[in-house]
Amino acid sequence: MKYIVGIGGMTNGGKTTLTNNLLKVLPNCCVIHQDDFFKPQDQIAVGEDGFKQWDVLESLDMEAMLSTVQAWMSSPRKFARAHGVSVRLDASDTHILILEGFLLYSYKPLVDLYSRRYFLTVPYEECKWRRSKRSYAVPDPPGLFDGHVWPMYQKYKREMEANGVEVVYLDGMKSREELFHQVLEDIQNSLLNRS
Ligand SMILES: Nc1ncnc2c1ncn2[C@@H]1O[C@H](COP(=O)(O)OP(=O)(O)O)[C@@H](O)[C@H]1O
Ligand SMILES: O=C(O)c1ccc[n+]([C@@H]2O[C@H](COP(=O)([O-])O)[C@@H](O)[C@H]2O)c1
Ligand SMILES: [Mg+2]
Repeated sequence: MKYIVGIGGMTNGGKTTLTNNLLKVLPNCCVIHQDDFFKPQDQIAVGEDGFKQWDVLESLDMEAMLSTVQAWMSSPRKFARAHGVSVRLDASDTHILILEGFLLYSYKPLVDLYSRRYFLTVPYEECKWRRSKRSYAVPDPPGLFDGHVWPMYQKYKREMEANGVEVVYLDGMKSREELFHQVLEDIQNSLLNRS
């Protein structure tokens, strides 16, 4: 069985942290990080607001991300080996792929491929505070959060909801451990229901 899990939601909701924790325990589990598909800086448009438009779908090479997902789908075993993931021979033939990123459910060709879509959120103040502590490959210029990051988050979330995309909301204010156990249990139950 092939099982694709989305760990999506807002920037600094805790997606990468949760994903790394799940990867340690889920058998035959590969990961694809959406952040690895940002286009080079010189291809990022500058908006009328003067900000580089990093937080829009067009700043990501989603075709390349989709091809990578398709490579996993056509042979999870081969994909795992190529990415240094050990395949347990004793495990039932279940292969899991985690897609992790902030715009997972806004790209049409991917949206129906998920078995389960999680969506992490924290309140605005917490998000802004966590973001101010982060250092990205391209540092945020002053005003980027309120001028670009937050409005784009709201826009894509509104669209996702208007399109009726079904997600499981996760409260990113819970502890790392609580989130890990909640999602692990939910994935295990969902896998049992499918087998
Ligand atoms: N459950 C949590 N509670 C408090 N802080 C968290 C939690 N999960 C992650 N963090 C912290 O928040 C920041 C963003 O986490 P990260 O996993 O990189 O988020 P994302 O990938 O969604 O941007 C990091 O400093 C991380 O240590
Ligand atoms: O990774 C990069 O090259 C990169 C370059 C510029 C900006 N980012 C930011 O990365 C954010 C998404 O990653 P994350 O972990 O915060 O969800 C997004 O809000 C972008 O503004 C990321
Ligand atoms: Mg991240």
